[in-house]
Amino acid sequence: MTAGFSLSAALRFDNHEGWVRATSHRFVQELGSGTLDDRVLRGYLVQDYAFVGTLTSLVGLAIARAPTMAGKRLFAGFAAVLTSDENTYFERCFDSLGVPPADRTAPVLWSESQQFLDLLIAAGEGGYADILSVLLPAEWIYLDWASAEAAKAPVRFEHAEWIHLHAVPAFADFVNAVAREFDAATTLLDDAGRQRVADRFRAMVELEGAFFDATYR
Ligand SMILES: Cc1ncc(CN)c(N)n1
Repeated sequence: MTAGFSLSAALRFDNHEGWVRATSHRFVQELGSGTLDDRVLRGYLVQDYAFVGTLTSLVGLAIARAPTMAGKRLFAGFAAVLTSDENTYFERCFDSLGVPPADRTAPVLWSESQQFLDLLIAAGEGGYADILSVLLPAEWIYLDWASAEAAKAPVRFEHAEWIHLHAVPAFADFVNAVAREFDAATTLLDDAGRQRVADRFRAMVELEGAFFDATYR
């Protein structure tokens, strides 16, 4: 692990290759340019809605496990966004793309989506640091690619709003605060615990790229 950095910065550095693969993926570039094929977007949204459902449950566990009221407030605020603006975005996209009810609530999951859910659920069985070790890279990667695409302002709401939701200053503040929570929580871990959170972080970064790849299958 890289010495002299916070653990969050060191893990991002150590996962540079996977990070760049995910944050500069063809998928996010086509979202930004507004050229993303509807078939690709539809598949992504159906799968990602299952991811976001499980993510929201994990955020509930983060509220439960956060040792301070500030941490609980941080994740309560995020849970509110996920269940309001973000949820509404998915519902409006499903309507505009003609996604039937079964695909919204019980889709056949891709293996990458199932791996995501397994990773989130396993992290939720650990402590606060384990939960943050998957939440942090998931949200940080989205902040990075969305910030890079934000200036492009594609015309359709299906493209523009997904970028906007992850590029607004409030989301950047949230990700920075999660990194601070993660760095504080991981100082309490022994070597095995630090290795475990590093492994979860890496698995998450790798899956983000693999998930974007899968949308083009
Ligand atoms: C796969 C994935 N990773 C992260 C995010 C951002 N919440 C998301 N919606 N989907």
